[in-house]
Amino acid sequence: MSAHEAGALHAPGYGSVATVPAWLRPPDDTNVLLPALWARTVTRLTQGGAAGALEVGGLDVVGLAERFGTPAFILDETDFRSRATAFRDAFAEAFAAVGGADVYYAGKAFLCTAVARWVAEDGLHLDTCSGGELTVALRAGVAPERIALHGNNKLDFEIDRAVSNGVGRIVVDSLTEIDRVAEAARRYGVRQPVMVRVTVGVEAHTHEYMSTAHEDQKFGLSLSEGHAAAAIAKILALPELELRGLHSHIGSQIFDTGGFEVAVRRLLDLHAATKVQHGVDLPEMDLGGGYGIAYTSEHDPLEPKALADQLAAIVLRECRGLGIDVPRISVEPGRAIAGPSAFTLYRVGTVKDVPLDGGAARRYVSVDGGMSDNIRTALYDADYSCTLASRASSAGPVLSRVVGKHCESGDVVVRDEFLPSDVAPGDLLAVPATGAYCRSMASQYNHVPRPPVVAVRDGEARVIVRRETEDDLLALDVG
Ligand SMILES: Cc1ncc(COP(=O)(O)O)c(C=O)c1O
Ligand SMILES: N[C@@H](CCCC[NH3+])C(=O)O
Repeated sequence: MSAHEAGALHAPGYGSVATVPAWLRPPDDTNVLLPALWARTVTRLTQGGAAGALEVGGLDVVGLAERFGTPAFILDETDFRSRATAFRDAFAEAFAAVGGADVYYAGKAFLCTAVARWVAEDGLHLDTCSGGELTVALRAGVAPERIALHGNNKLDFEIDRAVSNGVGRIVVDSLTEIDRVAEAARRYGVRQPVMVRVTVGVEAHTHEYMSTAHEDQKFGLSLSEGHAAAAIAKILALPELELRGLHSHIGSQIFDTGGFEVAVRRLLDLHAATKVQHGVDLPEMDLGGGYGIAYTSEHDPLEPKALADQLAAIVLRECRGLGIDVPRISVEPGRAIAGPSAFTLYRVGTVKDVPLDGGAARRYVSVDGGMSDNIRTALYDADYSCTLASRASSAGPVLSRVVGKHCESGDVVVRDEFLPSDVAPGDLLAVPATGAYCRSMASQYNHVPRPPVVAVRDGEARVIVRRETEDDLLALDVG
């Protein structure tokens, strides 16, 4: 059924619907959940007092909203941890013949003390990219040698904090930074392990702002210009630094291993050249993160096992071709662990049908959060999906746009979704796959306090990041 044939889909009183994106199909039943989009314990209840509502971790969302308020990020702990351990195991097995591999959870996706503890308890390493993230990791008790520090402009205090606490690796991003790290290592009397972030010149197929290995951007040391080779020579000449290996991160929300294949080949060429030129066999290599997840039915991500197997096949084949030993591989998934494990629970405030040219209309459903808790739609043109969460509905689907409460017309959470036509103020909506880069990129725009993160598991709910209050906001005002 194409959009203009979909008589039942238009906003009541209007002759047509706004244009429907090609990938979005009007559902036969708006109550059905697409499993790929949701944390694993999410279901729609079929019986009991909350029949029709979503349940997660054994708790219904109507009760969660009453207890913790909205908007709120509801994080399925079991789901998060099972994705983390799936990555850990898949990479350990895929590289078992050559000594295993390490998985660094990229904390920028979402980090708080509880999450850092889960990651450490479950045997993963942790990737941080600021002094603040490093502090969370250390406060959570993550072993410093299992922490990495990234950043294209690490401040002196960040380098100092990393070196003085003995972090396992600092990924250097510029020639200038090498001197700063060496100076800190000298001051603390340690030999600091470092890696070199290499710009491998790969155009990752993703949004421009999420692509990080083409030449014209701020990250890394260029391979083609010889800056990476210069960094290697410089580090090897400094006794305070221990060069562990090369690093590449080509971008984010990537669905196939083609870009990684090119990156691995280029990294390994440099790795092999380092042995020839300096007689140094670098023990490690990091391939970064960037594995895509499903935000809508248009996305079809690889499972960790398939990913790990494909990457291992690439690395082993290339090493064999070069006649070199396989370095210990590490990867840094963030989104693929945290993303699908949480959804945002919003309450509907208003429903408005807005006339468009040609007799069509667009339904705007306003919720009690918006671009301050999910900037990704505005920033990357990201697509999200959503569902009516507090009840089931047999009403027909209407193409709807879910918008926030901010003073900004670009304040869109879900650009296009078919919601039941009877969605009304007071209903709860759930937007899946908001576990990564939503709370971590949240702002207090318009002095809207940032939502809490509530972890649910086996029938119990626990606030792991509390809701910001207006007092929190006012606490920063002086005078
Ligand atoms: C260096 C580095 N590693 C890992 C990641 C995590 O990426 P993702 O969350 O897409 O797996 C990022 C973010 O893109 C990054 O910049
Ligand atoms: N923050 C981005 C991706 C970039 C991550 C860090 N290099 C996102 O939401 O998708």
